Amino acid sequence: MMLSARHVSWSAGAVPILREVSVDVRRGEFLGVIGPNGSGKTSLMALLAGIRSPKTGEILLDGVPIARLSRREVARRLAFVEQQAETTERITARQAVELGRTPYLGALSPWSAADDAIVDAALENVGMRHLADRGWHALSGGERQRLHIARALAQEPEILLLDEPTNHLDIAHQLGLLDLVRRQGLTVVAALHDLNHAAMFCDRIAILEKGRLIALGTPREVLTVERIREVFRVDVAIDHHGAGECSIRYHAPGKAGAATRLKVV
Ligand SMILES: Nc1ncnc2c1ncn2[C@@H]1O[C@H](COP(=O)(O)OP(=O)(O)OP(=O)(O)O)[C@@H](O)[C@H]1O
Repeated sequence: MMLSARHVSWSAGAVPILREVSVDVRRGEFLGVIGPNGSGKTSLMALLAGIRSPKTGEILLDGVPIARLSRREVARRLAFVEQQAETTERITARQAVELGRTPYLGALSPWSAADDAIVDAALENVGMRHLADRGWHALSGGERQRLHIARALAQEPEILLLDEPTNHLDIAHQLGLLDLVRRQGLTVVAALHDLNHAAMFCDRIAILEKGRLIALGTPREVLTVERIREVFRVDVAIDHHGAGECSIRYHAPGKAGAATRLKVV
């Protein structure tokens, strides 16, 4: 086991947000975390990344409590792309990716040609090499998102934590990015909103509801018509294909047979 949450709980003030969540992330798997808005996905990702401490329970990285490791040690093994990751400084696209090399640099290990090659490869990987010299302020939301992923790849982590990585991306780039991430052969934990993306790309899916882990298993095991209706309040039909794959068709709210309409507040 390389990354584990053991009975972690987290509260914002007196309000419990995550309750007794336990999950072992397996080496090399693509684990999706899904759940409705506010169910605790981002909070769990922040705990797994070690940037937030659980109130009770612990996060273990290869059996060692993550709180005992230095930021540098963690950053060499684990890269986190946050949902609202932002870079405000006046830097170029390439310089944003170069930041991924920070955990490896020091007085005795200055920037080298090897670092340049890693940054080039990361830019190439996300299809952004042609915009390497463009200023950050002149990039679209989708281009910035791809650079955040490139920065994380330049970090050469074993584990990639992604909070809604397909935000801002058009459909081709959404699929391309998830495919790219999967092809890296890393251990990936990704908070996802699109249930079909979760079904297509994840080895296993964890479902959060109101801060609790209510299901953990293969897409086929956890994505059932009943559970999607209970948790996400939509009616769906699920088509099963070969090799355990499935895809989800949504019924529009308000049509016959649809679940309760979403309350808009
Ligand atoms: N620092 C905070 N202070 C107060 N409440 C917080 C804080 N962080 C998160 N919350 C609350 O905790 C709940 C879970 O938030 P979280 O961002 O983890 O959910 P999520 O599943 O990622 O949601 P979304 O799908 O909308 O991104 C929400 O109700 C949110 O308002």
